[in-house]
Amino acid sequence: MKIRLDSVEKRFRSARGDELVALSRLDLEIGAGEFVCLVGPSGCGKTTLINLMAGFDRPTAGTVQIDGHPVTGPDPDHIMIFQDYGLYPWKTVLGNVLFGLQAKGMKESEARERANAYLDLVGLGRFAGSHPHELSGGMKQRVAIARALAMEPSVLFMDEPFAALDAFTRLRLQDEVLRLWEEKRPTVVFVTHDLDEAIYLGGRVVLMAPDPGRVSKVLTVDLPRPCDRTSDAFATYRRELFEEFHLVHREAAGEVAYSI
Ligand SMILES: Nc1ncnc2c1ncn2[C@@H]1O[C@H](COP(=O)(O)OP(=O)(O)OP(=O)(O)O)[C@@H](O)[C@H]1O
Repeated sequence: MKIRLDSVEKRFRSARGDELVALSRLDLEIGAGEFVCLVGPSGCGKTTLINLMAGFDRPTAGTVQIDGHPVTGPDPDHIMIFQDYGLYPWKTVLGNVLFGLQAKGMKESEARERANAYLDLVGLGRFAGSHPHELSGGMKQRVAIARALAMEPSVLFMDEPFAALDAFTRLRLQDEVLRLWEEKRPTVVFVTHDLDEAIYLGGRVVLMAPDPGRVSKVLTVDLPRPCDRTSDAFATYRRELFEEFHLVHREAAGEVAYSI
């Protein structure tokens, strides 16, 4: 078992001193090489949960383990990709991808070879000498993906990585991420607001509910991937997830239903 959360609780204290339960007694197991998507209404604790798994924060109670070891801080083998790309603007595209490899102490020639190979993999080999400001949002996110994958991490955390992108780029990058996942098989935890994206990418979709943040439902998506978004099977999963999502919303809004 790759990632395991047992009775995880996370409390925050607001500026006014009130205590907020962001996550309550949450149990979850994610297998090695799985692709799991986290969805749920705003404020249900998705980012809090992924931050705990990535070691950016510690639970108030309960345990978070990866490969049987408690997570006590960030690990170079467990990499996070953020929505805002996090590229160094003063470095070239190649320089951005090289940075982590050099920091790891990899031999220069080997690092360059690997960085170029990953840039080719995301279709940006020709832009190795460009700077981030010369690229579109989708291209920047592909650099961030190449940079993360070049480290060949065993776990990849992605927090709404495509949220800022247009629909067309988003669909393309979904296919790219799936292809790269099939090739390298890292364990992927992917936060999204987009239920279709979650079904398309995730072998399992974890639906969370707020107040307090918890797992409301885990849906196993048994489709060959990449799957056909227009198929009846996809529509069936979609209906099931949307129905659950409405239930969670209704609960969160005090029994008042509204559409998304
Ligand atoms: N550092 C913090 N201090 C105080 N409260 C926090 C902190 N981080 C998160 N929270 C609170 O914890 C709850 C969960 O936040 P979180 O960002 O994990 O939700 P989310 O599901 O990722 O939301 P969104 O979909 O809007 O990004 C929210 O009520 C938020 O206000």
